[in-house]
Amino acid sequence: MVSLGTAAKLPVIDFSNQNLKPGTSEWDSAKHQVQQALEEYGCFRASSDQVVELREAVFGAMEEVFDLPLETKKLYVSDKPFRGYFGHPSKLLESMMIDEAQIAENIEQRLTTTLWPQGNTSFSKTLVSFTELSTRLEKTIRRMILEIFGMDKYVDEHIDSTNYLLKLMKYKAPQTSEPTVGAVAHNDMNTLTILYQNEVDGLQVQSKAGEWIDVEPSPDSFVVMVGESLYIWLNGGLSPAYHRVVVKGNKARYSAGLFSASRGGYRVKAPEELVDDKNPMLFKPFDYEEFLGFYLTQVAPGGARTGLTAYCTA
Ligand SMILES: O=C(O)CCC(=O)C(=O)O
Ligand SMILES: [Fe+2]
Repeated sequence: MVSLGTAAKLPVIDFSNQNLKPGTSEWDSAKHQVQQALEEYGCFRASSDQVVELREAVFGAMEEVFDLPLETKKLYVSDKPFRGYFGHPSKLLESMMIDEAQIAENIEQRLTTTLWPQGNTSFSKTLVSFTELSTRLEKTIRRMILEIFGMDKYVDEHIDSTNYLLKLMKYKAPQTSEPTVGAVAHNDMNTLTILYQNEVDGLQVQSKAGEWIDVEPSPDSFVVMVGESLYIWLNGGLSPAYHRVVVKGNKARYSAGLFSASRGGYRVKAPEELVDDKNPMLFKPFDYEEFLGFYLTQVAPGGARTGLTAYCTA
């Protein structure tokens, strides 16, 4: 049986002010809270008034898309690894991964038009608004993290080389009161992950002491997690958030995640300022798309795959 989490609570940091500007005292205060939360958990909750306004539309759109016939959903394919539709009637989790979602036309032309050839404007609009909001939040938090490490001069390059992947997820209700694994424990391998979910709980993050902390669902906040790409770029400066999803009961769990990752063709390498005799470079530079291609070819069913940190270990 899967163990239940502890009652510890993740820090909540307020990001409702859309005019939050670098250099202001409000910025510095939020940045300090981000630093403390990430050092302790690799993860925190970011509250946002704006996401509450989108809530109904986001989960309405997710129900609408996952309620489509399986044959229709399967039309959404991509030639890039891990993008497209994934789902199988025997599995709890089904997902749709949208590449370069920060470009609104990609949502409309690649996803919506494939699933609804006659069009579905409100669906596209909802996903575009959600992506805009979460992308803005991601950029703010990434800038803060780089500032924390004194790496301000890399902010533009870091952000300009980003691919924002939007992932829609549905965990079918397991119809049992036994906690059932919906997503096995893992680190995300991308840069930062920004998650938003409906009222059905299930996300757990592991504390430094190895205890699973329940991340309670909250209508006005995102969950922000450090991924392995950022950990490698910071030469080990922040640890990724190890997490899993455990569901039970008779309601489906919906979550939407914005995953920032570096674009193909861009080599991720710890900056020279973070490497010296005392802090040797921990990981070899990598191209995230090359890694994903390699990751995909490791088809040992049920077996462990070589993750990003192992791939980058000399
Ligand atoms: O559904 C969630 O809340 C988390 C999903 C997740 O961990 C992932 O897609 O990497
Ligand atoms: Fe994850």
